Amino acid sequence: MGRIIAVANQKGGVGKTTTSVNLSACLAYLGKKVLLMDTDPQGNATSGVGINKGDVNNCIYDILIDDVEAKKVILETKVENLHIIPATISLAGAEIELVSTISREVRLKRALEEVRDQYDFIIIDCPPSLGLLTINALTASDAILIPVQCEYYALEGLSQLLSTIRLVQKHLNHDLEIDGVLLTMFDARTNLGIQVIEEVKKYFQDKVYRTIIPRNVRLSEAPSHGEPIIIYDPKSRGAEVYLDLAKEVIKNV
Ligand SMILES: Nc1ncnc2c1ncn2[C@@H]1O[C@H](COP(=O)(O)OP(=O)(O)OP(=O)(O)O)[C@@H](O)[C@H]1O
Repeated sequence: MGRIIAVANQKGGVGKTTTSVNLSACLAYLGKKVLLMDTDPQGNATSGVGINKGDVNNCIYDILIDDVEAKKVILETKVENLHIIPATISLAGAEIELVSTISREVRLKRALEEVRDQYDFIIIDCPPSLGLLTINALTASDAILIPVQCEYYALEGLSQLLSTIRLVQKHLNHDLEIDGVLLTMFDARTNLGIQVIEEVKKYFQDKVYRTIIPRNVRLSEAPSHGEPIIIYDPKSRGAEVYLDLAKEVIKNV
């Protein structure tokens, strides 16, 4: 049965989508069968693997709100072994519509049950909020990967995220664990980055991945070409580090 990992942090721009896309593609490159699920209405993970959002008929919205079966929404990508459940802007209304829906927190979990056996990993790219979309992702997942950007105020908001995780563990998903905290956009030229690493390690101890994602221009260019880094520039530092992360994630299973 596939391991489901939610990539979540309610803070915007910390590297959730970059990590979801590139970790998924690197796991697939290493021979794992992977389903990437985009639950962010911005749909950047969807376009990041080369899907034109304008061509998408059904998206995650239809699974959550209209009970469409997950297998009818899954698309292939240009990466071998990597499938995606896409998101489009229609998802923006889902948070509000979910409020009055029966079993609103467990809809994603139930939808994934029927496809889970077909994958080794299901990676969920969460939106930058702690609303019902993220709660659905955490309820459906075995583990959470928390990207933390190496910048001033890095730890700000994490206590809110941790208390949401505790609430989900208590009421909706007892087995949810932290797969790891991922330090992103590290810049070796500044002391600040090193201070943030120390602070995060002090707080999360052995839960911090050994792999640290540096700032890398190729990583920021790849989405505009609709390609994960392992295809866009397989020799880049960005591809190297996301492959290292994929190996750590496999080892954690
Ligand atoms: N390691 C990196 N090196 C350089 N640029 C990066 C790196 N990681 C992410 N970026 C860039 O930083 C921006 C924010 O990253 P990303 O979209 O992955 O964050 P996010 O947490 O998913 O954002 P949101 O909260 O809006 O969904 C993007 O423009 C992305 O290309």
